[in-house]
Amino acid sequence: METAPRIGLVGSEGSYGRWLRRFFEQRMGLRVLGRDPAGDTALSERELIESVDVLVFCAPIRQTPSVIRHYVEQAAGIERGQLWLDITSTKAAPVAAMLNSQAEVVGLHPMSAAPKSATLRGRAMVVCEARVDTWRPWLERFLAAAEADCVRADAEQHDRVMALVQGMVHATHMAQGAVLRELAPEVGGLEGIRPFSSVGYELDVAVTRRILAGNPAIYQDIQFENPYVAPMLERLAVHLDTLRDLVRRGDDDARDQLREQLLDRSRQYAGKASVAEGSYAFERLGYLLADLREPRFINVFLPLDKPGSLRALLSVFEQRNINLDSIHSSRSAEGELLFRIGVSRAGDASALQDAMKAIEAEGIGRVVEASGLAA
Ligand SMILES: NC(=O)C1=CN([C@@H]2O[C@H](COP(=O)(O)OP(=O)(O)OC[C@H]3O[C@@H](n4cnc5c(N)ncnc54)[C@H](O)[C@@H]3O)[C@@H](O)[C@H]2O)C=CC1
Ligand SMILES: O=C(O)C(=O)Cc1ccc(O)cc1
Repeated sequence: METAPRIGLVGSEGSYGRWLRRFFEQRMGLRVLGRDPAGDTALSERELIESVDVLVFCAPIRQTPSVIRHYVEQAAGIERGQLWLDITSTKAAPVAAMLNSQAEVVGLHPMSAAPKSATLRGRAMVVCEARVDTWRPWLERFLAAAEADCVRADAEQHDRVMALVQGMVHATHMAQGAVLRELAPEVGGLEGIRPFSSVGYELDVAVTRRILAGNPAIYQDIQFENPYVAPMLERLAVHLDTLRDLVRRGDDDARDQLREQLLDRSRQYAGKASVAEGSYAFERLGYLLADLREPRFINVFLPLDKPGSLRALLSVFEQRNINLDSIHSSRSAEGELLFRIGVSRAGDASALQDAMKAIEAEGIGRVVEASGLAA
């Protein structure tokens, strides 16, 4: 086991490759080398393997098993004593390919896109320990530094779970995107529908758009490369077909069947407590969305290392007799921590302008955005 191992990234120019380089260099103080056909080709595959102690595969899902097989061939035994990792969204095929090497092997799957933050704090990460021996102490240090909520699983269990957690969620939302594309134009288009939004619609549209905004190869490969996705889609289609047939029939028996097959049985399966918990989670998201929709707000970046800065911020409003509707801590699109202060619509606009000036002038924070505050 190396105390300061050199890290090799296969796929170093990709979105996770670039994040991992920063993480290993800046958070763990390690030397990082890489290879990527898209612009990081100084080292051959063999030279990269020879130069590192830990090799991390962060290449596209579909290519990764064959990329790993190629590295196993190129390594031809010199990988003995190394640790090989991957972060692919499927686990069985990449882990099996890595196990054909002589290296110690751990499959990882962070359950989030490469974050804007320096660590994976607050996000889940699946850890498939396939062959770990002398690297265990370093692995533990690495996982602690990553700050993710780690969940251990074997590769097959991971893929079965992901058919539900990712495959099903992506499939239903990609289908929603297609249905909206086909049917929304008849009723005013997406913008025409917007004022009619329910909380559920708003949340689903956000998920759909997140998928559409992402790397299409990932969503494609998650459907095609996980063998448990096709049987899941089969079940999904059965239930949607059933629902359509029942609605077409339209009689009382069909209504009873919908209730029994798609509501009562699933409610019983989930259990009273988790249904109540999920329903409350939805309600809270509804309140949050309502607050975020309020047009009058000030977004303030507060320096994190100053105790009492939130109190100072609030006193600016108190001194000017301004009522606050809501306070949320959130992040800017760039990942910067900020407080979003929703202000009462009844308030005096000039008092608000004055408050904003005071926040900056008194060095309390920086107003990064303000809306609806014109006099
Ligand atoms: N982006 C995300 O949201 C998440 C991605 N992952 C996993 O991370 C891995 C990488 O994803 P991203 O960084 O988002 O993809 P990406 O497409 O941004 O990066 C992949 C990189 O691999 C390179 N590459 C292709 N063939 C290669 C080869 N033979 N040798 C070396 N490099 C090669 C590409 O040129 C590209 O730069 C995937 O396996 C994905 O499943 C996991 C969790 C989340
Ligand atoms: O967009 C997000 O935040 C995601 O959740 C994306 C994502 C894509 C692929 C993964 O394997 C894990 C997460």
